[in-house]
Order: sequence, then structure tokens, then C-alpha cells
Amino acid sequence: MSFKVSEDVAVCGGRLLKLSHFSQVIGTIMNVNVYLPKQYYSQTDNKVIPAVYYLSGLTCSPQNASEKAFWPFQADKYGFAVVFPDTSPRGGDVPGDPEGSWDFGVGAGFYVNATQKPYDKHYQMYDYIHKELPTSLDEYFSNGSRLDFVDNVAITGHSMGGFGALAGFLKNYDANRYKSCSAFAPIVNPIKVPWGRKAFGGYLGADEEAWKGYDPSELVKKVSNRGNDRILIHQGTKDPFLESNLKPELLLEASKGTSWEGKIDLKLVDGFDHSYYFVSSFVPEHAAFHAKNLGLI
Ligand SMILES: N[C@@H](CCC(=O)N[C@@H](CSC=O)C(=O)NCC(=O)O)C(=O)O
Repeated sequence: MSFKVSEDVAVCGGRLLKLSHFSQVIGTIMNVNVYLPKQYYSQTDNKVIPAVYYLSGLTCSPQNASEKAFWPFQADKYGFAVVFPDTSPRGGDVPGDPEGSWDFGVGAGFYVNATQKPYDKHYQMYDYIHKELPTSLDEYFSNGSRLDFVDNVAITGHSMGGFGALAGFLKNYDANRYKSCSAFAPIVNPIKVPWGRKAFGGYLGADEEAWKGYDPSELVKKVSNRGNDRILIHQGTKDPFLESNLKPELLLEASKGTSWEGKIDLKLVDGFDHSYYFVSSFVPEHAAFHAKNLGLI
């Protein structure tokens, strides 16, 4: 699978590649940014470099987190690559929100496979993120490369992307797809909040049973923790979406009596909002968490 490099930017000790490729599952050109850490460019370092997938929130393109989350410092510190996928298909005949809002449609693909017309044609974000993109990156960089985008990988995300990370991690947990999962201000129980109900209704239809297959607060009840795996979550107390759409306490309540009870580290951080000032403040802690689980420290 071939990628086009539109920009190759020096950042910290490595490089941010702005890539695009035709996605077979989405049926359009998709944009994705990949940060390759300084270890990749070192003549002496020959360790295999794992990847952290960062799923962005509503309205984002790959640029938001690339510019504002400050992952490259941490990627260089530990020696991992960071993948910043887009949040939905774009352009051409890709349908948007009939209401014209930013919480559904373009920039708001919710990382699910749509089953409902007209969204089912392009909005296959779950398969794209968890299957096609990793294997495409692995193939593209495989020529003598020390990069691993498939086997030793971790996942994180912000808001809608935090939901996408939690759902993807738990849905693929038995296959040991991701070594670790964390989230910044995630939507933890989409079937109970307006953003999730609107998105799942539009993409998955009226049958709410189908929605549960993507809901982290339902998935924790069905997926057995292998032992000591933990999930790290940060949430700002001044987040304007906290009470309406995020409600992290619902995930802790859902985990009670399950193998995940006591294994979800929800850190409420005083005074932080929903912005990238918040995300970037806690990226170092998430980076250390993933580096440990990826065997880098
Ligand atoms: N555009 C909206 C605000 C939307 C917003 O806050 N988006 C967040 C993610 S929200 C949940 O998924 C975001 O990451 N925005 C991009 C950024 O660079 O901050 C509005 O105008 O209110």
C-alpha cells in the first residue's frame, strides 16, 4: 500500500511525515501523520521501534495533535513512533451531518464501522484504524525498517478519540492487539450521552444492542482482564463537556464487580479544561505508561 509524502518536517530529534494514501476500506484518500523518533535516524541504534496510535477528537485532522500535543519530545525520550490518523473520511461524495453540526459526519467518524446509508459507503473507521492502517504502514516502511506498526503497539486518544482508543483496545483485548491503552477526557459511555447517541444512531441505526458492541462501559463487563493490565485516564475538572458527554465515573461504575475493577486509573485533574493545554500537560505521563508497556523502560 503506497503513501504519498506531502511534507517531511524536522521536529525535536526526529521527523513528522505528513502522509496520504488511498484506503480500500474507506474508499477515499486518507491523511495520516507519523512521527518517527530520533532513534529511527540514528546510525548506531538498531532496536525495533514500536508505535503509539493517537486518536483525535471531534473536528480534528491529523494536524491538531501533531502541532499541539507535544508527543515528539516523549517519542524521542523513549524511542517510539506516533501515528496521528484522521477522524473521518473527507471530500468527494463523503456525506456530512444533515444538521450541519461538528459532532457528526466529517471530522466526527467515531471510529466505528457504519452500517447505515449513506454513511456505510465510506465511514468504516474501525476497520481502517485497527486493521488497514497498521498493516499499510508496516508494509510501506518494511524495506529494511526497524519500525513496528502492528505487533508492539499502544493506543490512546482524546475525547471522541479517547472513546475510540478504549473501544478498540477492549474489542481487540483477547487478540492482544494493543499492549496498553490510555485516554484524555474520553467519552466512556457513548450510548448514554448526546454525542454518542447521535453518532451511533446515525452510523449504526436504531438498534441499541448494536451500539453496545462499541461502548467501553459495556465492553468492560464482557472482556476479562488477563491479570494486571491497567487503563490510564486523565480528566480535567473544568472541562465544559464533563457533565454532558464525558462522565468518566460511568466507566468506573460499570467496571465494579468485573475483572477491571480497580484497574482503571482515573485521574481527575483540578482546573484543566478540554483543550490541548490539558492534553499536552499529561502527555508525558501517558508516554511513560505506554513506554513501560511497550518494553522500552
Ligand atoms: N469546534 C467546537 C469544539 C470542538 C472541540 O472541542 N473539539 C475537541 C475534541 S471534542 C471531542 O471529541 C478538539 O480536540 N478540538 C481541536 C483542537 O485543536 O482543540 C467548537 O467550536 O466549540
